[in-house]
Amino acid sequence: MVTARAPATSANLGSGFDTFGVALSHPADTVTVERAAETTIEVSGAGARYIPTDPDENVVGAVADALDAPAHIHIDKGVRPSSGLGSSAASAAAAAVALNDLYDRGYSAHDLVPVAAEGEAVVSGEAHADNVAPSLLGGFTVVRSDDGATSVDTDLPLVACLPEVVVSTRDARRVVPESLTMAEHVETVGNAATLAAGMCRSDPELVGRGMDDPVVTPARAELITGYAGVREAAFEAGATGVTVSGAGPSVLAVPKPGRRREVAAAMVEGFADAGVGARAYQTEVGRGASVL
Ligand SMILES: Nc1ncnc2c1ncn2[C@@H]1O[C@H](COP(=O)(O)OP(=O)(O)O)[C@@H](O)[C@H]1O
Ligand SMILES: N[C@@H](CCOP(=O)(O)O)C(=O)O
Repeated sequence: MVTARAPATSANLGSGFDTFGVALSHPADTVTVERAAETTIEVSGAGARYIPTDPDENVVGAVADALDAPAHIHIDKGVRPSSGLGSSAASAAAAAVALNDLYDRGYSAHDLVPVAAEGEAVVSGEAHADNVAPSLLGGFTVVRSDDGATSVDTDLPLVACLPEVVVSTRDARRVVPESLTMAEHVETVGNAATLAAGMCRSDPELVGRGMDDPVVTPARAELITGYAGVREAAFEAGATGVTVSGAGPSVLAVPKPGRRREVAAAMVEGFADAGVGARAYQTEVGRGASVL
């Protein structure tokens, strides 16, 4: 029997749509695997009743297939599904690490990125890796379709505020604009480069400034009740940048040093003002998946 833990993640970070991601130090999923003739799945924890146990519909089933590693798989969800915090990716990453160890496959964390991404194809229709890469590698990650993932360790406090509403990644991809103007392209590249430089320097001011995105985030913010008020409240409480986490509904903020608690409280209150319950994770950029 092998148990692995894989962290929640926040993809996009505004300017890095389908490219950037960070691992959060918490919450996380825990997956336990035991050799079996056929894959079977059991789920407990946050939102477990909404998660299919059929291996054809659960991300971990696709991971077991990709590694040719049938197992009885128990998933303990710490990351609520449809949260914008890489819930399905956390299960896929933890299963990939656990099954790699159980069957002595010898793959590196980098090798496991496309394997875990196969799981993502089950839920979103595409094998996108911007959540599984940070969940496996930790830190700040950049994925490109043609050459895998690059990761950078960084020291950065974060607040991820999860409202009691559901936005599925599949639905949120439908509102992404199909084109952008040259001015929007120039602004986005400038912001993304600023953010990446900020990550390399563990500089919350630069990272926050680089999170602005004129294209995808405004369209997705419409799907999140209370987003504008939450964003404003977070800035007033000391955030350097605020954006939609992944496809939403979570909202991610980078607090100035010493302001994390205040930013978290302001975001929860911002959602409350819009009549939406929410919880805020006071977290930071963390490590990737590991066997426990
Ligand atoms: N192991 C899993 N963990 C979480 N969600 C899963 C899992 N397997 C399949 N799903 C399905 O994936 C969807 C949630 O994935 P997604 O929208 O990507 O969430 P998130 O925004 O948190 O990444 C739900 O429909 C859920 O039923
Ligand atoms: N790049 C994807 C990321 C989805 O992240 P999730 O945590 O909401 O699954 C997108 O923006 O669609």
